[in-house]
Amino acid sequence: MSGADIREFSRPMTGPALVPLIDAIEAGEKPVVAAIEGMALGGGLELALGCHYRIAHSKAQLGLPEVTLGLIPAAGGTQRLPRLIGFPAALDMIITGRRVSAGDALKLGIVDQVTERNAGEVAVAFARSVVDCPLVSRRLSTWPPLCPADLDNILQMALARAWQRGRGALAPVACVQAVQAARLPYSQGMQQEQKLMSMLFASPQARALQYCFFSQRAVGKWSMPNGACWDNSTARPIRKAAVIGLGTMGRGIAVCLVLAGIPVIAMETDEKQLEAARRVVMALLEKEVQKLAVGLHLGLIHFTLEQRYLREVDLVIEAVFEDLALKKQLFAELSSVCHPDTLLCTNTSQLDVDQLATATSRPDLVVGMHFFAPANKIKLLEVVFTSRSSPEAVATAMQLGKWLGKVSVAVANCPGFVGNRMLRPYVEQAGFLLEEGATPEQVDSALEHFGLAMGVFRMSDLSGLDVGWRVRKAAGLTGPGVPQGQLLQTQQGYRYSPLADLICQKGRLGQKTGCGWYLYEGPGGHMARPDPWVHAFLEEYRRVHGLQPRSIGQQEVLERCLFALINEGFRVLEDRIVMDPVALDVIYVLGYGWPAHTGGPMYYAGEVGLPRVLGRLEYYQRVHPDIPHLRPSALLRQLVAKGSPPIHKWMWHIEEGSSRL
Ligand SMILES: CCCCCCCC(=O)CC(=O)SCCNC(=O)CCNC(=O)[C@H](O)C(C)(C)COP(=O)(O)OP(=O)(O)OC[C@H]1O[C@@H](n2cnc3c(N)ncnc32)[C@H](O)[C@@H]1OP(=O)(O)O
Ligand SMILES: NC(=O)C1=CN([C@@H]2O[C@H](COP(=O)(O)OP(=O)(O)OC[C@H]3O[C@@H](n4cnc5c(N)ncnc54)[C@H](O)[C@@H]3O)[C@@H](O)[C@H]2O)C=CC1
Repeated sequence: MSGADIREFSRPMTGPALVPLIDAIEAGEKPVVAAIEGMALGGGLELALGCHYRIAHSKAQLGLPEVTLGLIPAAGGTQRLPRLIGFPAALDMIITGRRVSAGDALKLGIVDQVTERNAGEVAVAFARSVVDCPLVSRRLSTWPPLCPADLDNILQMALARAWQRGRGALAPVACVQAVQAARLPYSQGMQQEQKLMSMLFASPQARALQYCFFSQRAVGKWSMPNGACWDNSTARPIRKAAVIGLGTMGRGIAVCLVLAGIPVIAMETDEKQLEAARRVVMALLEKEVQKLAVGLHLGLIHFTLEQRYLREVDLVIEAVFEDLALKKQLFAELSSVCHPDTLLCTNTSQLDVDQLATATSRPDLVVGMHFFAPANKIKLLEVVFTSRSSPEAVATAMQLGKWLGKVSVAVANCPGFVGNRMLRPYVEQAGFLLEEGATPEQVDSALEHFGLAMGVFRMSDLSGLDVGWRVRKAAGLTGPGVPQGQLLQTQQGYRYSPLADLICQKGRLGQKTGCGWYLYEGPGGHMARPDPWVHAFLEEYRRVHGLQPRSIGQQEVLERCLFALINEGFRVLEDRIVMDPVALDVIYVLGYGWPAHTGGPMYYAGEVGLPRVLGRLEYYQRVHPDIPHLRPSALLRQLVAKGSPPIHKWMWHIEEGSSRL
């Protein structure tokens, strides 16, 4: 039982209320044994906690995921669980919403017995064995709370953790407050639980998080402009895969494949690189084995320099340097080495997948599988299809992503695909704000206050500033031979901020060099500190270019960065790079640390109000006519003209045939 039907939350609810039902079961004179198979989540676990005993199958999973939907467990979960397993363990489960295995549930004391057999049959036998035992001590609501001496401290720390993890989300904080009420007699605690739930139930955050839940499932029902879609395309089985290039990304991808039980051929260019990769990959795998407490066949991965092993694989994922010529050459080689049916996938973050496809003998079997760093942790996968990708190839990549535990989103090929394409105007605005008077920490703090996991400059330092520098050089925006613009700097006719290039020229590439937009403890450090050198550098830059610095407020930072990103999102929709705006929200929430409690950038635009987004873009465009990314997209204008329809109707307003494919 996985809890409430979430779709009901936006409709008037019918049927008996859960709390009196659970109370009645608990108060009954007949012993009730919960037999748990599969899932006991949310209301499902709360019902089980109202039973007198709990027997779980070894494969069962238990949890209270309400917080991920913007809610708290409100059928007694916040009152019974701390009484059963103590405050610290209950707080952990309720604030994170994480699921625990039956084995862990036994250790925690949530279940009385774990079985490999049919849980129902075992529960019946168990019930017979306890039929004469008194039930008084089995009713959790009557248990006195297990208050340790340092409970105040535990609650304080939990509250701090909830604020920090939540990044503005209300539900984690409400979870702590509800659990805190478990120190009170049960009936008073329940009143507090109900009060907090009523506050959250109709909140915009809960609606946004529930939208995220359904969006992450909706993207599985992918379609392509040619009519191919998830229910008319068949995925191929992947019995063996290869990863070529075992750098930052390739290592993480190899780990994902092995954890999913897929044998992997892992390839590098030379023995030294191969050895370095082997050490890291094996260490990561061993850590996972310990964490998951599962048996994993570490022999599933074969490290090699020899291409002949590629003959046996069903799918290759290429993750070599971001260099089109190198990748094209490799794809041409793969065409002759691999079996003619082998799928050839690239992890490129922005190169033209169509061009790579043309370098092969099987363009229909070429797709992008764009993982996000760290690939073994981030749950997002962009599956990039070209005009020639076969439905079977797309279906296989989508299915493989799901098998690896990712949420896969099918997107058409275009520069930067979806995520990185929308990121460009956002990063660009941040650079302009520095020119106009802001500091990196002011910009980042506004964005982090909004709820982004990391501000733009901290994020750039983490990924490495040379990544974007290389892209800008390849695009002819900077580098030797490119004429430097006048005031304000311009390139290719538009405003261009060279600040990031200048920082790179100083050898400041971010965390890896110990400094970038911030200062770190040393190369590879993580603690970002404001850097007086950067402040002086910015002041000097403004002085040289005659820029009068002005004070820039939080609102302007948010509007310019976020609305520019959203505006590009509308352009992505116009170009039909995806078939549904929910895809953009899923990509941003799962791949870019966008706060889930705002639904994602496009949902957020709807909540702010499309006329407001349009109005502010028009305003900033008047002030900065040389920044094309601030020019409102045609789709945004059209939607506002049509009265700002809800997000699920946006695509109706795009003309048929506007697809870029
Ligand atoms: C003052 C008012 C007081 C109200 C008190 C109410 C108190 C409560 O009772 C509170 C609650 O329980 S809130 C609900 C808590 N439960 C959850 O969050 C579980 C959500 N579901 C899952 O984790 C996975 O779907 C699950 C693990 C279950 C299955 O995963 P799979 O990967 O096998 O399958 P999915 O692709 O995720 O799902 C299959 C289809 O089922 C839909 N769905 C799943 N859970 C749902 C749920 N709880 N409600 C509605 N629809 C749900 C899912 O959308 C998908 O649908 P389709 O895409 O159409 O196939
Ligand atoms: N680093 C990131 O955050 C992300 C990178 N990507 C993409 O993933 C790809 C790889 O990026 P990183 O892992 O960051 O690069 P990296 O520089 O860390 O690793 C590349 C690896 O490929 C190896 N290599 C080069 N040529 C090879 C060949 N012919 N055969 C076998 N191995 C070869 C190199 O020895 C190196 O170990 C790039 O296309 C990049 O754009 C995609 C998403 C995120």
